Amino acid sequence: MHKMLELIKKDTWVFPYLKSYKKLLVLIIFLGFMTTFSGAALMFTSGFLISRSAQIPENILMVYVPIVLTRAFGIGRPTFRYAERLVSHNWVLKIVSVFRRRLYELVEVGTKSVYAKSQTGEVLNVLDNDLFKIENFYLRTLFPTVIGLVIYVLIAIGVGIFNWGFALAILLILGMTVIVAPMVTLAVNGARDFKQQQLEGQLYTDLTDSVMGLQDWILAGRTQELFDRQQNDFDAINKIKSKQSHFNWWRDMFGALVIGAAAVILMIFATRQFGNDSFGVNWIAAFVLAIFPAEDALTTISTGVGEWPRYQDSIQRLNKMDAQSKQEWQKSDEQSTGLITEPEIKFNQVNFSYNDSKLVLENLNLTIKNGQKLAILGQSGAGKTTLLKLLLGDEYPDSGAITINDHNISSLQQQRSDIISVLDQQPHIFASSVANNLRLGNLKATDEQLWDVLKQVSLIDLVRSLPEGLDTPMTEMGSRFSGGEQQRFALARVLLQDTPIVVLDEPTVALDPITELTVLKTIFETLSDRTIIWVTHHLTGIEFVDDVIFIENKKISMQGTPEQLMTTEPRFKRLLQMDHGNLIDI
Ligand SMILES: Nc1ncnc2c1ncn2[C@@H]1O[C@H](COP(=O)(O)OP(=O)(O)OP(=O)(O)O)[C@@H](O)[C@H]1O
Repeated sequence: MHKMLELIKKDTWVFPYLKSYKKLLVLIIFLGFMTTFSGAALMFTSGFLISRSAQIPENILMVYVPIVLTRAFGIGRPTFRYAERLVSHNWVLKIVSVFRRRLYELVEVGTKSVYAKSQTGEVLNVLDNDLFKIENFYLRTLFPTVIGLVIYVLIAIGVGIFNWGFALAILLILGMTVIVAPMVTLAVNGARDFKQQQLEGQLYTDLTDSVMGLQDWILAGRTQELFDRQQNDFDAINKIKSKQSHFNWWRDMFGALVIGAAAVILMIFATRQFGNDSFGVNWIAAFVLAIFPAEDALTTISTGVGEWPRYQDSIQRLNKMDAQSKQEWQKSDEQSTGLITEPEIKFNQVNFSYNDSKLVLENLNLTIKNGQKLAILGQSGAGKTTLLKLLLGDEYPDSGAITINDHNISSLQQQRSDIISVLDQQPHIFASSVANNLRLGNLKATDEQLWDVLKQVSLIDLVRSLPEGLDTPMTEMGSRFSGGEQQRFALARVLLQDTPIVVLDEPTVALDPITELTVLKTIFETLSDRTIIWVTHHLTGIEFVDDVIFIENKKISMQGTPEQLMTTEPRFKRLLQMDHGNLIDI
């Protein structure tokens, strides 16, 4: 109990959202109550009607009114139930859409810390399974419990209007199913349920790991061991499930007996209260029958509360991941000194290897000044892309530091998209309008700004000629546009993003030589005031940069302006001559 209260107090994922869409919440409780009320009223009027019909009616109105009411409540019950389901799902879907966005941002911003501290399967579990469970927490535990409690109190008040002694008796007997049974369920089944959730979570994580490392299992000839492991987990889960369903059967049986006992109490109460005259006896059946529809609302409290442990695990995991991501945010907040507009990038004694295998970069020192245009050359596998990954903070050095204006890259992850944009080999075009594709660079960009960047990248005439201009749909991968045009769209997006550093990862590799040169020209002209770091295999367009570095044998083997290298490095001169107008890899 203490743990539960502690979790509720610290939770930032589930309970704070109960303050959102309050009117809808009240409506859910009201509709839930009306569903049970209509069911009880249906039985009440039917009970009265059956009894009354057994007597000789003085006039038709004596049975006509109960008939109309029976029909009204009969229609009311499914209608209210349907409306309650509709409204509660609507509320939950609204909240879950907020969750999904929040979770996306959490994983996106805290990528490094979240992935470093959690396994892939654990992250997938949160993204998929946990959100689904929280949906269920609202729908299966929270709402039914509140509605059940409201009904419990109203039944006692209803009887209390006539006789407080019986109201107390009803309160006590129904309390067995409303309060005692949920507590016992929590105590007996709670630990089992929690264990089951943990096992399922672990299974999810293990399965993901196994699938990702399937090749290794097969190569090591240990597939049977892999199957056995999963099978053991399944067996353990099934064992717990079977014990739980056994317990639930007994608990539901107990719930039914409690309702039976409540019916007996109500019968005694109604007989005492109304059994003295020939008309009054009609109320006996009415009161007794009315309790049965309440059974559903009252017994679901046990089911709902008993499921709490399975949600507890998910809520804990979400909050834990939130905390990890927040640490990352705080780290970046503490160390950041506002927006970086004039960046100076430094690689200081950087050593890097993938998974502790051989070094890809060794003692790398490099300074890139604000506004500098730097080309990075090197043979395939030399480590050019690795250098970019380190700069972006997608990989961390084994030792040494990478800083922008003395701030470590790892502390700038939250602001990364404000500082660095990337133009890579395959421009990402989505199946949406031209405007939406461009606005991925800046969601707030006005149409005027869009036309402005389109002009800069020489696409203005093309977009004007499209049937719906900016609203023209683009197909996935932009198939209606040429490779050069797609890169220009991507460049327009980068211009809208307006970052001081732009990383070019062979953006023109797929283009023909003439288009390549014109696209490169546009890139360097439009981004003339930015720091550009360009990874390339070709020397086409090398004249646009201020400096060139060659990466070879884990180090920078040549460095200088293109003109300097032409005179001091015969190899560079030879490569340039070979590449002159041709596509020859270095
Ligand atoms: N995720 C990874 N895990 C393990 N090793 C990797 C990983 N990515 C790259 N490598 C290795 O690191 C070295 C440098 O790779 P990198 O991609 O940086 O080279 P590159 O110069 O960009 O090559 P290319 O020009 O072919 O793209 C290579 O030996 C490569 O096999």
